[in-house]
Formats: sequence, structure tokens, C-alpha cells
Amino acid sequence: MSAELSAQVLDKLKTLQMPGTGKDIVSLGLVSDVFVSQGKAYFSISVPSESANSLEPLREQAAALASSVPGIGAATVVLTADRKAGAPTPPPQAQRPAHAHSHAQPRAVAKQAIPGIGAIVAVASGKGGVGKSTTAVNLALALQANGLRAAVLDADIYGPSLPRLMKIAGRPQQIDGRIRPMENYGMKVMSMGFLVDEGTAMIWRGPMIQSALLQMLREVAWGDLDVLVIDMPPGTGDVQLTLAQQAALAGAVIVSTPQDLALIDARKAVNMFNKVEVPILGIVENMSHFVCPNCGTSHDIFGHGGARAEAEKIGAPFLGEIPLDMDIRLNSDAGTPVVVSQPDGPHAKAYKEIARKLWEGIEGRAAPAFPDISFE
Ligand SMILES: Nc1ncnc2c1ncn2[C@@H]1O[C@H](COP(=O)(O)OP(=O)(O)OP(=O)(O)O)[C@@H](O)[C@H]1O
Repeated sequence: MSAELSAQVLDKLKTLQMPGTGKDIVSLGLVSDVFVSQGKAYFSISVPSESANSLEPLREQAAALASSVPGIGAATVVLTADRKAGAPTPPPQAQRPAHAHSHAQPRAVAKQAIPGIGAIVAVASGKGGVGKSTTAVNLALALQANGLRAAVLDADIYGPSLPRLMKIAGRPQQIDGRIRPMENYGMKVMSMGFLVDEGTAMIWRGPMIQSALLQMLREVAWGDLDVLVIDMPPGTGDVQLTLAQQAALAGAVIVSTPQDLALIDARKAVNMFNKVEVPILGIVENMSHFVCPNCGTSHDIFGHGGARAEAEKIGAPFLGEIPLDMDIRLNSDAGTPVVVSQPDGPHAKAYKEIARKLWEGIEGRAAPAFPDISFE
């Protein structure tokens, strides 16, 4: 049924011309797979990044065409741009067009707990590249190794990396009209990366991304979980703020490297969560010290300890430190996170200890924060 609907959406999109080409967006190969779930269509259109703003009408027309297919009530359409190999993910702020809100003000928003999910933990960082995704994945796996039912949601929509880090390919299926999360290493995973092609970067604006994220949170059949770890987008822009505000978070874990500059950014992330009254569950120092791949000795070349001092300063728990180690990088990049590939190694032990402390903190807070949890 959903395959039929996808085909009908594609047929409709064949009537939509790419401006300046005289050809339709489907025959030009610009449309991704069309994923249909619960009467909604999700797909992306690949466009040159410099034309993103001027192509908003095209995006709107595509959404309207998809929604006009009988059986489809709404469509989430995003414009994506092929990212040049090695090019960094653009910062979220740079992706907002000029007319977007200059800054979201915290508003009183009813946070809805998600039935079946005990606690939602955001893993965030003030800036990209500090190892947030690597930490989120290993932390979720460590929570699972500690006996909890854990899952992970990739909200890093600008450069979804969970499909690679968790070595999962393919498209999610539907189950009872909801999206069935993908799974590897015994853990459920959802990522925008399963809905758009790898190597493309989202370039559309905040509100759309927020709604796609909230849908992923609420419309995925997570089942009963003790904890859902969200790999947040890097930075502290409006998308992050709104997500932090709306996702009924038990709290946030901030990942930072020990350098001063990274710590300044980490402080911004802490302030952002404070603004929306999300508790800081702790700070993790990643790439804390350097472990020599030849002799195994440890070197404090990055000002090791900066995050611990920062945690003390702001009164947040310090959860632990993870060294800069080639084993972590290679396993992370190969999709075999150290917690599962070297479960008895020192890094897995460090992540499990961080997970233990984190859970201790959550249990201390979860009861008053989640009066409406229903376990089925
Ligand atoms: N402790 C570590 N030791 C060695 N390499 C690491 C460590 N943590 C992360 N890395 C490596 O650093 C790179 C960036 O990590 P990761 O993608 O997790 O960061 P990120 O903060 O999520 O980045 P982005 O914001 O760009 O998504 C990856 O190649 C990863 O393997």
C-alpha cells in the first residue's frame, strides 16, 4: 500500500519542473525515495545549495502535490544539497534564511511525555566536531550494557551520522501505521539519515526541521524504553532550543573537549538548557587526553581537566572523561562502537561508568519530572 502511494507521489512530482531546466524534478533525479507512513509522505529534493532560498516555492509546490494524492494527508519535504567530500557541516545558524526568527524566545510549552519512554536524554555540544555523536552512541550502548532498555534518535539533521556509526543501511518499514525504528547491536535507532541519502546535507529552515524531529520522536514505534538518547544537532540555535523545549527531556548531557574555546561553547549549551529549565545531567570531557598508539602512554596535551573544572563551576555533575584514542575513532568510523566491539576494554568501561552515573542522576530526578508515564 505504501509502495503504491509512493509511486503515486512520484507520478505527481513528474509534473513539477525544476526552474530553468525545462525538465521535471523526477526525471532529473532530484527526488529521493518517497517514504510514506501514516498518511504522510517524506522525501527530499536535491538542489544546488546557493539556490536553496529561491527554491522554497518549489518545495511548497512539491509538498502540495504530494498531499493531493488520495490517502496522503500531509508531506514533509526538505531541500538537500550534495555536500562536497570533506566539506564541513555548515553551522545551523548559517542555514537559516534572513527572514527566520532572529532568536526564539523561551515560551511556556506543554511538554508531553511519550508513553512507554521512561526518560529522554539529550546529548548536546556547543559546537560541532567534539565527538558528540560518538559519545551519544557509546553512551546509549553503555546504558544498554548496564541492563537498561535504551534506544537512540539522531536529531543531528545537518549531518546525520548514526546510520554510519551504528552500521545500519536501508529504509525503515511501517508497523501498525507507525515507523519501525532500525536496529543493530540490539538497539533501536532512528535517523533522518534513513530517509534521505547519505552525503546530502539538510539546508532547510528551522521550523520544518523541528516538526520533522518531533514527528520522529512521536511517530516512531519505540516500544517500551527506559531511556531514549537524542544525539542533538551541534550548536545552540533555534532548532536546538525548541527541541530542548518541546521534547520533555529528563535532562541534557553536554560533551566538550577540554580546550578553552570548546568550553566557552559548552557554557553556551548549558545556558541554552537553563533557559528552558532542562536540567544538566552532567558534562563529559571527550578527547580528554591523548593515548599514544605506539606505547599506550597518556599525554595531557589538551589541558585535560578543563571540563571537570567547568562542571564544578556551574554546579553540574562531572560524568567522566574519554581519551583521544585511535581505537575509538577507528571503531566509531567503522560502525563498530567500542562499547560493543571491545566490551571488556578500558573505553567501554569508561562509557559504562559514565552511563551508571548518568542513570543515577536521572533516577534522582525522573519521578517528579514524569508524573504521566504510562507503561504498557
Ligand atoms: N574520544 C575520541 N578519540 C578519538 N577520536 C574521536 C573521539 N571522539 C570522537 N572521535 C572522532 O572525532 C570525529 C568527530 O566525532 P563525532 O562525529 O562524534 O563528533 P560530533 O561532535 O558529533 O561532530 P558533528 O557535530 O560534526 O556531528 C569522528 O571521526 C570520531 O571518530
